[in-house]
Amino acid sequence: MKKFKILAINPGSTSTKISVFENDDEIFTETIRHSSDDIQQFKRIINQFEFRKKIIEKVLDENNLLNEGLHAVVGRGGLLRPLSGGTYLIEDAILRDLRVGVSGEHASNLGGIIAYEIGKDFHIPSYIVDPVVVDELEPVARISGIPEIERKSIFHALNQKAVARSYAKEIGKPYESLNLIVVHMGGGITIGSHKNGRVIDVTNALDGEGPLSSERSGALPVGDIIKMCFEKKYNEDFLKKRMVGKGGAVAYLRTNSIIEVLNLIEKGDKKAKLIFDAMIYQISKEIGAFSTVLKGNVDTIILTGGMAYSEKIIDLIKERVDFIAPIKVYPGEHEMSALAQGALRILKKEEIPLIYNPD
Ligand SMILES: Nc1ncnc2c1ncn2[C@@H]1O[C@H](COP(=O)(O)OP(=O)(O)O)[C@@H](O)[C@H]1O
Ligand SMILES: CCCC(=O)OP(=O)(O)O
Repeated sequence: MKKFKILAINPGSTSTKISVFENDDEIFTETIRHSSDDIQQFKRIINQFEFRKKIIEKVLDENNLLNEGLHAVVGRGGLLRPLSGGTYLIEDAILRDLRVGVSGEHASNLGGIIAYEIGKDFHIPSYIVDPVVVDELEPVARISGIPEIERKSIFHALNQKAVARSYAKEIGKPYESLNLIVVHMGGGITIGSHKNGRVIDVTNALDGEGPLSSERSGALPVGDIIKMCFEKKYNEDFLKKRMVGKGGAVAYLRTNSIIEVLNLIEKGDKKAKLIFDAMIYQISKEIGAFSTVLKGNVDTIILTGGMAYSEKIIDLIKERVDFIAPIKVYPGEHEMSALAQGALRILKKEEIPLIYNPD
């Protein structure tokens, strides 16, 4: 059987993950964590292009990973216009929309752009898989409360779908037969209701919904935000950063590392404990809300993302929500293999790549 070598690139808000796969086998993986200071020196996401690309190239170079020839590069896709899940060939329309941030700014915008540039250097195709704007919301979930604003689907689509499918495979049932709540706890935290294989409602990771996280505010009281908008001491940039990048633990405790927050708590820091407790409380409260989306028929609650490595975090969430459904934990993410699998299906000609055509 022909062996395909695939480079997968995953820029997140607090990390850059790099993996190389040979067909289904992961032959290399590395996670580089970025401090809030490293990230906040850049005004726009696109300005991080050189910074992240150089890191990736250095890691590949140091590990002699470019010598034997890659067949494809695949990146975590970013804030395009809402679309269906699948593997997309990176072409001009994707690059244009990622560069301008047509649906907003997030590190995953760089996934497609860097994958394309590396692909171009090596004359191989580049793809994105299940970008953060995969949209399967039911009409009722789109209603915000005022006609000027429609709720949007912006979440950890790649990992939420990947862990849900892995779980379904593990228990020998089709994903399409299950009702799941998936909680991804990374730099951002998103909670989604998966009903028979579709994410019918989900907290928006970037527009002030859901729980506070290591670097995001989560949901805020709108009236107070309106007041802040009209106070001279704040500007648009400051307020946007308070919501994404400099909110949550960064705002209260000056760190985007939940590991560091847990260390502070160990040392007796009362403020760190309060903010951490509030994060657990808000995550659990949101799981409760999302159980009503499934009318209480929840087969399993899946906890995943970097924070799911912590037994303490898992135990505290369990204590509040295990009356709803059994809990399954997938620490970290399945994003790297999901990216590689998406590209592999194309290389093996099992699928043809989707073309992004928003116009
Ligand atoms: N062992 C751990 N215990 C608690 N938190 C962790 C652990 N490992 C990573 N984290 C936290 O998980 C978050 C990053 O998760 P990750 O899914 O890698 O994020 P992203 O891809 O959004 O950058 C950070 O806040 C990090 O501190
Ligand atoms: C943009 C939605 C996904 C998200 O927030 O990802 P990170 O947690 O990796 O920043």
